[in-house]
Amino acid sequence: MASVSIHPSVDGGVKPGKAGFAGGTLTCHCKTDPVVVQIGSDCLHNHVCGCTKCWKPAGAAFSMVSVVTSDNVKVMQNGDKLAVVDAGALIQRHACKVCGVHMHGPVTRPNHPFTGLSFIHTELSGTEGFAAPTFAAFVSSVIEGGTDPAKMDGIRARLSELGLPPYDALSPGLMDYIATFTAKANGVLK
Ligand SMILES: N[C@@H](CCC(=O)N[C@@H](CS)C(=O)NCC(=O)O)C(=O)O
Ligand SMILES: [Zn+2]
Ligand SMILES: [Zn+2]
Repeated sequence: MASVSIHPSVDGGVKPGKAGFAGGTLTCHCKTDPVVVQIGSDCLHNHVCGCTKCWKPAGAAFSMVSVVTSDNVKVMQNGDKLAVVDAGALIQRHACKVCGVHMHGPVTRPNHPFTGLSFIHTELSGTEGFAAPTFAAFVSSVIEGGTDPAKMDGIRARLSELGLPPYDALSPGLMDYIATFTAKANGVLK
């Protein structure tokens, strides 16, 4: 089963983060003048994502993505190389125009449960210690990315084996958080 590749950061087993980790710098893949982004905290909700929009390293079926509050994201070097991938998307993914790596993705849409958070890829950090992924989101979406549907049983089994329970949207905890936000916004819940 280990032959099913999910993402290079988890294929050898999920590495635990370091307690009290205070952040680090993310660097794009450019050999010269890389984009450098400083993250001033540990990440939250780290997970692997099967959707077609999240950045994946070459050959990976899944992305590894997490969030920090946007005030903890600072572009330190070569920010002029960044461009927003899809201005209409909820997540404003800022990618390096040269190597294609997504460096940070703030959510700025008013009144959204994720407003004020930025999506990041902690594998771009030279320092290990960011909190480890704990679940797999948008698993069925890997089919939209070209994965053979016949491989889904094996993929879900491997994710479970790695301790990354597979979900076809976000985790139940996050789905409940979003639904609670919506119910409160609609006045259904206090
Ligand atoms: N099936 C779609 C799912 C895309 C999707 O909804 N992605 C989730 C997880 S990252 C999301 O929250 N997207 C918001 C966005 O892309 O801005 C795909 O694979 O493209
Ligand atoms: Zn780059
Ligand atoms: Zn995604």
